[in-house]
Amino acid sequence: EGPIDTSKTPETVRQEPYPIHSSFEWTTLDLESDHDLDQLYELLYDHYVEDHDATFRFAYSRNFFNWALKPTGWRQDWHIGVRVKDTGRLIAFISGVPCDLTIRGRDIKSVEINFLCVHKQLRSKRLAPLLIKEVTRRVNLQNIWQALYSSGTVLPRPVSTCRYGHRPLNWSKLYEVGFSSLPPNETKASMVAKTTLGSEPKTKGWRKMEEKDISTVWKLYDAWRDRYDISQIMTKDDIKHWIYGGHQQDGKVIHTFVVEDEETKEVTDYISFYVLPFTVLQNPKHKQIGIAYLYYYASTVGLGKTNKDEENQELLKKRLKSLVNDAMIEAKKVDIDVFNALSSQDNTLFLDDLKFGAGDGFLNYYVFNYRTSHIDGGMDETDHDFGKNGSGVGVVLL
Ligand SMILES: Cc1c(C(=O)c2nccn2C)oc2cccc(OCCCNCc3cccnc3)c12
Repeated sequence: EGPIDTSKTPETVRQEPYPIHSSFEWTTLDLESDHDLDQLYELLYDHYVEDHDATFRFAYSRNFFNWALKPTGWRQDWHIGVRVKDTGRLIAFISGVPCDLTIRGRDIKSVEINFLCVHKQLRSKRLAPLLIKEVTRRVNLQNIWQALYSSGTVLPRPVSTCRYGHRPLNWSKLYEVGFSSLPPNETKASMVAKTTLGSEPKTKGWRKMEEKDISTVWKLYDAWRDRYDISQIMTKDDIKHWIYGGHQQDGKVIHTFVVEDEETKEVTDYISFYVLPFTVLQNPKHKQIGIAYLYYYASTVGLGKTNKDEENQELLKKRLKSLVNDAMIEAKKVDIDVFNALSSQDNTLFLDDLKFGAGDGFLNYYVFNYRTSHIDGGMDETDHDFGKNGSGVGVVLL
């Protein structure tokens, strides 16, 4: 296990951008400017990833880009665009953000590559491979030689593969947009009844995360990640950015809750989700579906015991069911229609019991220029259904 190509240094890296078709030009987006943020928003809103039968398209918000693309240590020259020379129109984008990893005990300086997007009318002009080469070059110039990325499509050698899970919170709307279907021997009323949750969280001591919780949540996060074969190293500043997310309320992207022990006033657990809607393409009644994605969580119940002994797993399973159930109740309050989670982390401990349906999608994880043996993605080897005892994947990609 380890880096594959260790021969290069920043001095041996090409110093100028790769050549590009004469009608296009490289550009660096300034995401501190509303104009550039708007152009990025428009490009991805119309041209980013859709589901396989083009019913839905990701609808990343401006707030989402400010969260996803400006973490601690972000670099403007890693927000790479391609413009049409004559018009200045943005027609392609790719991003890199710092993301140091631990893979089976080895710490690796790395970046996370995301938001690769090419305008629909300019596909198959080899722009995507060129964008990947250019962001690799600019990352290598900073003496970083590994990169983490995910894809729904299969490319050479994923380090892990996880299964999509979906928990309907607004079943009738999901039915109307064609995402949920009516199982045999069920009625709409019975499906709504089956998927309705309580109106208020039940976990004792449950409350929203506040700025004062950052260092406790950081300790929980840092101890918890030892459970996994791959995880992201986070400083307290990273926790403040990725998990606390600031006090903004309208159009809030990251929602995090903590559990405060009533006697000791200690924070013993936290759980978070991020909001990323889908545009519904061609539906007379609904324009968007609200989607929340399970993000990071940790509990002192399972903390530090990386051995996953039977009795501890049972305790943790019970705890996680309570935390995720309450997180979904909070998600429903902010108009989420479906709560998504992968078979990663310790999610398979609760996906079935909390009525997550296994989706027809898989998410493949890749680490560029790093050889590692396969990491358990929480799926059952034979039928690819949700496994039974957690996974080795501790990193959540947006
Ligand atoms: C995408 C996605 C979907 C859906 O497509 C979906 N949900 C409701 C309706 N649909 C069609 O369902 C998931 C469940 C868990 C994690 C997920 O994604 C994990 C994070 C995705 N990262 C970005 C990305 C984009 C495209 C391909 N791969 C990754 C997803």
